[in-house]
Amino acid sequence: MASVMEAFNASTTHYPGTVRATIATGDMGILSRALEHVNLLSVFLTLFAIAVAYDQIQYWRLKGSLAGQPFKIPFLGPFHESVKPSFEKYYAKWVSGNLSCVSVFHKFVIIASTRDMARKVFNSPAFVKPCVVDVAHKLLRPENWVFLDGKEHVEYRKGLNGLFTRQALETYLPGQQEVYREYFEEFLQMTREKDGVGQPFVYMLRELQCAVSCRTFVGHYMSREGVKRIADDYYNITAAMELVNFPIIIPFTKTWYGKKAADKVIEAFANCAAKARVRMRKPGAEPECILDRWLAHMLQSDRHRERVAKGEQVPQDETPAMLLRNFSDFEISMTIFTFLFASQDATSSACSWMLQLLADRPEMLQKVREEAVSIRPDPSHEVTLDMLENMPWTRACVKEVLRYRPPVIMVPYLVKKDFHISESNYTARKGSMIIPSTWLSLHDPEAYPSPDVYDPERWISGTAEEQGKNWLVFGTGPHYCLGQTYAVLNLMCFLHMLASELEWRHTITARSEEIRVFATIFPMDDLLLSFSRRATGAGTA
Ligand code: HEM
Repeated sequence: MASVMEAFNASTTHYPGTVRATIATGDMGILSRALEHVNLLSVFLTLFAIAVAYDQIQYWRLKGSLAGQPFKIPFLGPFHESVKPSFEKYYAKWVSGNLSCVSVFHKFVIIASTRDMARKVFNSPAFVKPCVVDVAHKLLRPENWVFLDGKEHVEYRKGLNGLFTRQALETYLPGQQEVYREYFEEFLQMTREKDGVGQPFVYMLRELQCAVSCRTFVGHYMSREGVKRIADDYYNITAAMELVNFPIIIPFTKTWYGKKAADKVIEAFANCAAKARVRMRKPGAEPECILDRWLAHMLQSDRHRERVAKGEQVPQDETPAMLLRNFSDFEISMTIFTFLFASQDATSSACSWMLQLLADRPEMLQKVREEAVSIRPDPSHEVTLDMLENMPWTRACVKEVLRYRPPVIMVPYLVKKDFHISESNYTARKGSMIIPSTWLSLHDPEAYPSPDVYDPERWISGTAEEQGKNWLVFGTGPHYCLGQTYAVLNLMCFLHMLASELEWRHTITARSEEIRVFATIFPMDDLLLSFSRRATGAGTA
């Protein structure tokens, strides 16, 4: 009491103002005495404790009944797991419940693991849209078409369908074969340099697939050195994607290098688009790559519009199937970049497992060779689409690789409005990330008996072809993979040519069957391979 009076007196002495002011300063006195016992550290600790409690309560609120850790590591969540992702940890999550959850930084993540839950997410465009990971917006640019939604997305995608028709895919094949033949020489050279000892090949296969993609997408508008630079840079782009949900780009980190690499790739593709625009305007220019084909569509659309503007009655059979607007070099480049982005890791993963699985199963590889000889007895002849379409065993081997080791194990989506998932009576809140996983669906013993056995025969005499609902390798719904037919044909073409022209040996290690997650999945030991030219002459299996 005395101290209150002292404070009161002191304040009246110094500030003889109104009674109200006096009382206020009296309060200040109490406060300042109270504050004498408070130091900055305790303020900080109190605020920190409040923030931790808020973070935790928020986690519980969003988690509801979902499987997941009962407590969240404050703020970060299991961020360390995205720095060094482990397949076993992902697998444990998938089997922990139809829906499970995790919270990383500010992001609440729901994992939809079973076939039906995954399909539910893929097929609910009214509630979810693809979001890749936070950093993807920065690398691909937020205005990129892959982030479009609803009608806008459907319209944009329609304009791209023409780049993946049967007729279009046929014209890309010669370029792909050219690249494969060049790289087969490199495989042999690499083996010679190491005296025939198996070398880690996943990096070489990544480079190969980058070169094949670049040839398919931008043809000869990019030099071999340019392709090599992109292949090298691309590693940084994939590495940047690992830091799932890291909110900012810090200089000299993986995301920073990734962003720089992405900018360079976009610039390089824009230069190619400018060159293609000039070439495709020349009379009689035939499309050889995706860029050419897209620009040809645009030019056709332009010509059609001009005719209509002049008042001409254009006959139906001269009207383009779809009228495209004119896209700028930069817009074209961003879209081509999404093709590379979507294909590079997935195709490299599939082709790594394919070489491992078939090298370890010579009787299956032998059947690929027998089929190759029966369809294309002279390996110096060009591979045509017709030929590929008549190789059921080669196709079965490829499809089984994709099932047994699906390259894309998770497809992140963003919840754009509260999404009640009635099957589990759970409501995913707007702003959460929801990730359908493909693994369990593709290893479902009801759809694919003995799912952990690599068995291409299931695609020939078994029922694998009938399991459309489980076949989530390429997703489903409005965002299903645009390049799926191309991807399967490309892998078939590679396997067919490699089996026809080269022998390869796999050095099996204790870690060959283990899975390393690097955006997609790869053999943990990086796939030790050696190559030699086939001793048998042309036309022999
Ligand atoms: C083995 C190789 C491949 C696999 C396993 C794969 C898988 C996938 C998956 C799972 C999705 C997400 C689908 C969804 O959300 O429903 C996707 C989307 C996409 N893929 Fe592929 N993909 C492969 C190769 C390719 C290739 C070669 C291209 C292009 C040439 C490509 C272009 C795309 C595009 C553009 C999308 C986004 C489509 C959209 O949002 O509308 N993919 N892919």
